[in-house]
Amino acid sequence: MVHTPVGLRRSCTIFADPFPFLTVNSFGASSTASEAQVFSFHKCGDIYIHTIYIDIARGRKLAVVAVCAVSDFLSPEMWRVARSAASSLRGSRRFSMAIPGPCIVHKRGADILHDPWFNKDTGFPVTERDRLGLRGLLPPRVISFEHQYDRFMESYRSLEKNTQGQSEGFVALSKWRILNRLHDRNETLYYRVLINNIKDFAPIIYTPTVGLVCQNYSGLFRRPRGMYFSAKDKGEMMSMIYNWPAQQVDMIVLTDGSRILGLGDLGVQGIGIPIGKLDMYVAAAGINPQRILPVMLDVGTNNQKLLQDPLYLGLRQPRLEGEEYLSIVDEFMEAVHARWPKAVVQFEDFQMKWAFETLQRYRKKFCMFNDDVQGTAGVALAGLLGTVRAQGRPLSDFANQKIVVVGAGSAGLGVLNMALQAVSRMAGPTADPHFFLLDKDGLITKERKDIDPAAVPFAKAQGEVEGLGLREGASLLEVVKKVKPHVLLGLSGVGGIFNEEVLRAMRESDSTKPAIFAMSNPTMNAECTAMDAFKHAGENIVFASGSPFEHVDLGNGKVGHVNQANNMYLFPGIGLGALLSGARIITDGMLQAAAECLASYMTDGEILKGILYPSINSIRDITAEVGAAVVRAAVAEELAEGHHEVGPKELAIMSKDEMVQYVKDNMWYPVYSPLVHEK
Ligand SMILES: NC(=O)C1=CN([C@@H]2O[C@H](COP(=O)(O)OP(=O)(O)OC[C@H]3O[C@@H](n4cnc5c(N)ncnc54)[C@H](O)[C@@H]3O)[C@@H](O)[C@H]2O)C=CC1
Ligand SMILES: CC(=O)C(=O)O
Ligand SMILES: [Mg+2]
Repeated sequence: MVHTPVGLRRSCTIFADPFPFLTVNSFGASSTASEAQVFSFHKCGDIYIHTIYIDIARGRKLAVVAVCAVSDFLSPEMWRVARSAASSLRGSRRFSMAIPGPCIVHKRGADILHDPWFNKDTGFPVTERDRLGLRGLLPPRVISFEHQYDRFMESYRSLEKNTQGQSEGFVALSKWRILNRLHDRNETLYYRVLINNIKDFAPIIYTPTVGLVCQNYSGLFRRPRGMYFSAKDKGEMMSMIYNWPAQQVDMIVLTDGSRILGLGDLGVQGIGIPIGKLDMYVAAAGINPQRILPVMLDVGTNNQKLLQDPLYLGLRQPRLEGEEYLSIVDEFMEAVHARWPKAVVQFEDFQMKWAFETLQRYRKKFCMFNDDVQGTAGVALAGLLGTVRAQGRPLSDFANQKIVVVGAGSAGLGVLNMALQAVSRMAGPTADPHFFLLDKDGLITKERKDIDPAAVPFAKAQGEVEGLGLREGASLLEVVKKVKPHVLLGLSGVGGIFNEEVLRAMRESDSTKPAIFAMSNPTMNAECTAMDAFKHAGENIVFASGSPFEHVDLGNGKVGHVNQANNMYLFPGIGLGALLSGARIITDGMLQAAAECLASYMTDGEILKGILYPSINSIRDITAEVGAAVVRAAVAEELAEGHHEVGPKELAIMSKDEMVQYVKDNMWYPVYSPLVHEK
């Protein structure tokens, strides 16, 4: 019989009779071993293979193949035997693939201790210390993973205690530092800590603290992370890409640092954003951290302060423009796809002109998307549809919603484009949605001189706004007073622009439950705080912000729910789904499927309480659902080419539930794998 202290997951150590220690790699949903029964038992050389049936929660029986060895050492050859035996047991390639192999390392001794991908600190078992030449390089006692975890969390809690009373920025950077040190030392422990405490740690490795980190990056810099391609590397990128030590890369997040959150041009310091986004990929989508690559394209900066800063680590030149700029991005994209043709590239925080231009230039050629334009749009659309449901109205009523969008940049226009597609689907292509768009010069109408071509479809005709008493360039306050919108959505990057007057004007909204989305990041750039929104616009609002705020105590026993409308709810699933589908491009259909999946995730009960998005604690679950929706859309569009052993035909016959399970099975989870040295 099998006994285990933890749910059976991909790879865990269990205690079993008659063997004292067995390493088990399993396929299947988490379950407790008390529910597991050994179904059959085979011996292949030194490997014992159990087929176990587990009763999972849904009452369905699921086969689990467990590969067990008496010692913790499995040579690559033994793993190959195990894989093929497991595969023959089930007669299914998918099952054999679900068994991860050991980690092959090409280094020994101190080099392993200094490599965060493989380092286990004091957690190396004695046999592994012997095999890898670590004996004597570590204190003798072996500390378990769980113990190491507890120790880290204890130091983190002490830091929280010891920094009480210090400034917010100081505390945030101290927390980032302690996490970053762990990241630099031991990635397995780092990601376990991150996954288990995602609600507390996302605000540190992601928005808002990541913004502060980028602003101070040159001073905080200790060790490089990711790759840096600069304008000086022109002609060299095809060979440089081979400097990256991993054989395979699945997910790349790329920035040129030109529009970092709402903080503007931060040049090379913007590398913090790809790092933070990829941390979310590992935590939410289970992308293997050995297969991620944060990239900075340093084409210079127009930030004078940085150019004059002696500590600045980027190129000290103005940004390249025009064809010179594009030739750098072209060269990078060609180089990446020459080495890793199936890697997904996420463009992040590019200034608007390049966000749109590069999206059009590459989206039919490479598997890429722009998160600010497309990821944000899906998250906002899900929130906007949730708002309609929160009003107790049918979804088709979305076509009648009056939506004021403040910010006509890559994010604002991305949202409006997706919202327009949704209205066209609901009310036909001739529908005329009630969208009002403002930028720094106020309401955008067709009278606007030098109007950006991307904004043209949303510019109101003079005749349309005259009836409301508005004109070209009308102020935000005027627009809110006259339009009485159902939704006020900010993607302007301007902190506090939804001031008291504007919020008070929202009390006159034509909606029974007006929505305020202050989506700009980081926190200081949010259009308003949650507290101000509920205070000035009333308790009846639905509120969402891009960076996290605490829920608001309304003082009468009621709580104003704060949603986090951030593209983190979609980009991990879009990337993971694109990867597992094996599609060569990411289509509007795949993105729409992602948005619809998020929109339908919440129950009516939750929506009526103003809860539009799931808790960040369930981000791994929602990401699996979104990923599955994206794969299914790719299959429906006949774009799926499959991933590893799972081909397009196998993807095509998976049911909805099987697809979600397939996605979950492909999510990496941090456990110490046995390390095997190969020269
Ligand atoms: N919550 C989320 O998931 C996301 C949030 N964002 C945030 O949205 C903000 C904008 O991002 P992008 O659109 O990419 O930037 P962008 O620079 O392309 O666009 C900013 C837009 O805001 C307008 N604007 C500036 N000052 C204004 C004012 N006083 N009144 C009205 N409009 C004004 C500009 O004219 C421009 O149209 C950033 O703070 C970013 O962090 C962006 C992507 C995702
Ligand atoms: C969340 C995000 O992508 C941004 O603020 O740019
Ligand atoms: Mg962004």
